[in-house]
Order: sequence, then C-alpha cells, then structure tokens
Amino acid sequence: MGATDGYAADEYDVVVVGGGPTGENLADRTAAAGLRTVLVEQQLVGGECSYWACMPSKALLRPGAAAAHARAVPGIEVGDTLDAAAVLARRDAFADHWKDDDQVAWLRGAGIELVRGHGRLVGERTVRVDDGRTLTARHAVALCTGSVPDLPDTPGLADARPWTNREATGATMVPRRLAVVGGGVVAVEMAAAWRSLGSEVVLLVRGGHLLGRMEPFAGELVADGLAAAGVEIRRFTEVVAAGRSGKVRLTLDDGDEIVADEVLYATGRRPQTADLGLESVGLEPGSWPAVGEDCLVADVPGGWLYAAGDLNHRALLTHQGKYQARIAGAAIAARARGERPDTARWGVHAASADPAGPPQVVFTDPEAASVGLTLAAAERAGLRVRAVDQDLGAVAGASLYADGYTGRARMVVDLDREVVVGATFVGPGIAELLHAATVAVVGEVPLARLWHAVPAFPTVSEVWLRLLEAYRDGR
Ligand SMILES: Cc1cc2nc3c(=O)[nH]c(=O)nc-3n(C[C@H](O)[C@H](O)[C@H](O)COP(=O)(O)OP(=O)(O)OC[C@H]3O[C@@H](n4cnc5c(N)ncnc54)[C@H](O)[C@@H]3O)c2cc1C
Ligand SMILES: NC(=O)c1ccc[n+]([C@@H]2O[C@H](COP(=O)([O-])OP(=O)(O)OC[C@H]3O[C@@H](n4cnc5c(N)ncnc54)[C@H](O)[C@@H]3O)[C@@H](O)[C@H]2O)c1
Repeated sequence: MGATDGYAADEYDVVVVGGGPTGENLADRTAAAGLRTVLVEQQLVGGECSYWACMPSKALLRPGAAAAHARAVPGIEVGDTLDAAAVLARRDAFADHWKDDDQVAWLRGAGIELVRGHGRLVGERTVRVDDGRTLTARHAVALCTGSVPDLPDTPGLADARPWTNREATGATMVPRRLAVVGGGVVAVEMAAAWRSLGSEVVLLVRGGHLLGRMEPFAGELVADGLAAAGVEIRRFTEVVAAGRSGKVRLTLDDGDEIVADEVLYATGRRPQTADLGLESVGLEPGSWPAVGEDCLVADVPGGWLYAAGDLNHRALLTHQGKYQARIAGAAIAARARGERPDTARWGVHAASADPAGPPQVVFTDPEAASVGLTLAAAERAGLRVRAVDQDLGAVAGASLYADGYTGRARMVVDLDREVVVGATFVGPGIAELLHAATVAVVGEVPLARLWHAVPAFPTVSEVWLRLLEAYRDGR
C-alpha cells in the first residue's frame, strides 16, 4: 500500500488485531470518528461468535425448543423427532457457510482496511503481520483476539480427539452417543441441542451444580429440563483418563467407563494471547491483560494499548465485547482529540455494565436468563439485600404459553437504595423478559417508580407485578 494523506505506508491511526464481534465494532467506532483504521484477522472476519459459537449454536437449539413449546399446547401435532438434515442445513446458513464475504463487504463499506494474517505486537504502537507487513499506529493498538477452549491435561485426551465448541457447533453428523464434560453454558446448551437432534447424551459434571455463575435454582431447573429431555446427568464426576479405539472411552474417578461416539469438552476458555507478542511490551504471554474501565491496558504506559472482548476476561459474551468496543473506540477517539476520557462509573468511556453484572441468556429449555448480581454476589459485595422469588407458572401469560409451565423468577433488591440490583428468570421463552430487567438494573430505577411500569395482561412479564407485590407485602 502506498502513502496517503500524509500517512507513511502501513501507518494508521488505529490498528485492531482480531476481527471478531469486538474487533469489528471497535474498528467501526474509530473509523466513524475519522481515524484511519486497519483490522488484522487471521481467519474469518466475524470471529468465533459468527461461525463456531453464538450463531450456529442458537440455530441448533431453536428447533428443539420450538418443538417442545408446541408440544406443550394441546391441539398441535408435533412429531417426536426433528429433521436433523434440515436443522443442520439451517445452521450452515446461519454460519454463512463459514465464509466471511458479507462481513468483509461490511468492513469495506465502513471504511476499514482489512489485512489478512496473524498479527503480533513487536513494540510500542507496532504490529507485525505474518505476511511481512509492519503496521504502525499513531494513536492506538486494540487487541481483540478473543479466547480459545481450555482443555484439562487428562491423560490420553488428545488421543480421544475431543470436540471443542468448533466441532460441537459445526458437526455434519448427529453422533449416536455424545459425552459432554463440563457444567457451564456451552455444556448445557450443546447437551440440549444434540439431544434434541437424537443423540444419547451423558453430561459429566465435576461439581454438584450446573451454571455456577447464576442463582442456584437456574442450574436446577435447567438440569430438570435436560433430564426430562433424556440427558443423563452425572454429578461429582471427573474424567481421569481418556482414549479412543474406534469409540471414545472415558474412565471416571469412580472407576466407571463411558463409551461414546464423541466427547465434547466444554471446560472453559483461555485467552488467545500466547502468540501475540505481549512480551514485547512487558506483558506475560498467555495471560488475560488487565484493563481499566475504558479497556486501556493497565500495565503498559503511554495510553496506546487497549484490550477488549473475551480477551480481557471482564465478561465472555458477544454483546459485552461489542459494548466494550463502543466504549474503547470512543475513548481512543477522545484521546486522539487530546481530550481526557470520562471513566467515572457510567461515564461515556467506562464499561460499567460489566461489573454491574452483564445480561446473559442460556438458550436451553427452559431458558435461564440473568442480569446484575445474584443474591450471593450482592451479599459478597457487602450490600444489604433481599431476594424476592415468584413462581413463573402462576402468571396468566405463562399458563397460556404452555400447559404445565414451570419456571421461577427472582429479584434481588438493594434495601438501602430500594433498587433492583439483580434479576433471574428461568422458564420456557423467557429470554425476551431480560431486557426490561437490564433497564431496571442499569437505570437504577427506584421500586416506587417501577410500580408505574405496568406489564401488559396476559404476558409472562406480569411476573414483574407479582415480584413487586411480594416485595411490598414482605413475602
Ligand atoms: C459454543 C459457544 C456459544 C456461545 N454463545 C454465545 C451467545 O449465545 N451469546 C453470547 O453473547 N456469547 C456467546 N458465546 C461467547 C462469544 O462467542 C464470545 O464472547 C465472543 O465470540 C467474543 O468475541 P471476541 O471478538 O472478543 O473474540 P472472538 O469471537 O474469539 O474473535 C477473535 C478473533 O481474533 C482473531 N485472532 C486471534 N488472534 C489473532 C492474531 N494474533 N492475529 C489476527 N487475528 C487474530 C480470531 O481469528 C478471531 O476471529 C458463546 C461461546 C461459545 C464457545
Ligand atoms: N448463551 C450464552 O450466552 C453463551 C453460550 C455459550 C458460551 N457462552 C460464554 O462462553 C464462555 C465459555 O463457556 P464454557 O461453558 O466453556 O465455560 P464456563 O466457564 O461457563 O464453564 C466451564 C465448566 O467446566 C467445568 N470444568 C472446568 N474444568 C473442568 C475439568 N477439568 N473437568 C470437568 N469440568 C471442568 C467448570 O466447573 C464449569 O462448569 C462462558 O463464559 C459463557 O459466558 C455464553
């Protein structure tokens, strides 16, 4: 590339490394602010979310949930099995057939230059790409390289050729028997999806609970749903050895052996920073870079290095990565203009919604959704709180939604300020309830005013009224 408008060749205002949802959005914000921006991506623009995580996993989950909800309403004939080929074909479409042409066209339209290759920091404001180019940034380098699966060092695991999220979201055949190791979000979602497509699924959980970051009742109701769908759940179980001789063989700590066609390891994530040149700026390779509220890396002086998205470990969620991208992009633009960013809590350059508790939906049947703090987290934070619980199935909208509707809602109230600091809903089709709770938590809406937010009758949202009544009546 030749020099343009006073820039040397390969000189930009902002260099973004990693083109997942976070990197794309950050680049969009800096380009929109008039900063010359280049994005370095080693694989597909759109990142894990578009091709091997959010989108294909939700495409795999939706048909099973839709069928289950239809079965719960008398008068609708729904067969016992899904058309797996049709579900997988729809999944392929949602993953854009693993091609990023549309996203590349979008980048071009947003005025962002794309460099394909693996980028590494080689010093201050400098990124070398493995195609030989050295990109320099006048203002900022933003690392948005995401996370990769974190597998344990179980003997024989490599020989077992375990699935990670990539195979679990991209498989082209339905395994007859699937073992899933883990008790987090990927484990429960993928267990639900493949069970709905006909696999026999056994879920191997190290501890006693599923979905450990949510209220305990969320994990219990999701476990009930999985068990009702036919998933075998084995708790307090560790895999101590693995291997494959045709089939996968897993030895458990109680001596039992599990034989399966495939095994999915859903045991968490580690940062994609092992080969990112962090050592060139004094950071530890393979670490999660610590950042401030504007995603500026704390331990690198000069105010030029940012880390956003999964990589900074604040919240491993696409929407929070995109939020951080908007915040960091605005902070970069402010510093480039010589302004001091506003990083006070809820300031325009502070990702305050991360520590407040990000919204999250687990797309199992029942769904589990939460925002803000759990009761335990609020107590740990030193707040004087009260939890108010309600049976979701008792709301008219829920009983219309499905016969035998089972669900639960919890609101955690800060008693000193009389605001909601956390909310959790578990039940069929509750995902869309969550944003109202997010507005209440982030807006710190006083309960006295929430009384005037009247939920329409007969919707599942009427649970808000029940929660407020129960709080008022001390129940
Ligand atoms: C199975 C599964 C389902 C999920 N479902 C949801 C969901 O429903 N909702 C939700 O909010 N979140 C979900 N998540 C989490 C979500 O996928 C991540 O939070 C999100 O992808 C993070 O975005 P990111 O841009 O930070 O990183 P990534 O999406 O990981 O993107 C990072 C990009 O950087 C590139 N890269 C890495 N290193 C380099 C380098 N050195 N040079 C150049 N490029 C590089 C990678 O190729 C990649 O394209 C799910 C995760 C999994 C595993
Ligand atoms: N719908 C969504 O929003 C969605 C869906 C999928 C993933 N995600 C995000 O992706 C991230 C990764 O998800 P995840 O489920 O991989 O991680 P996680 O951290 O949510 O869960 C990991 C699970 O694996 C268990 N585990 C860890 N090491 C183990 C071992 N050696 N043996 C057995 N069990 C072990 C943990 O106890 C935990 O239950 C999460 O932070 C999540 O927020 C979000």
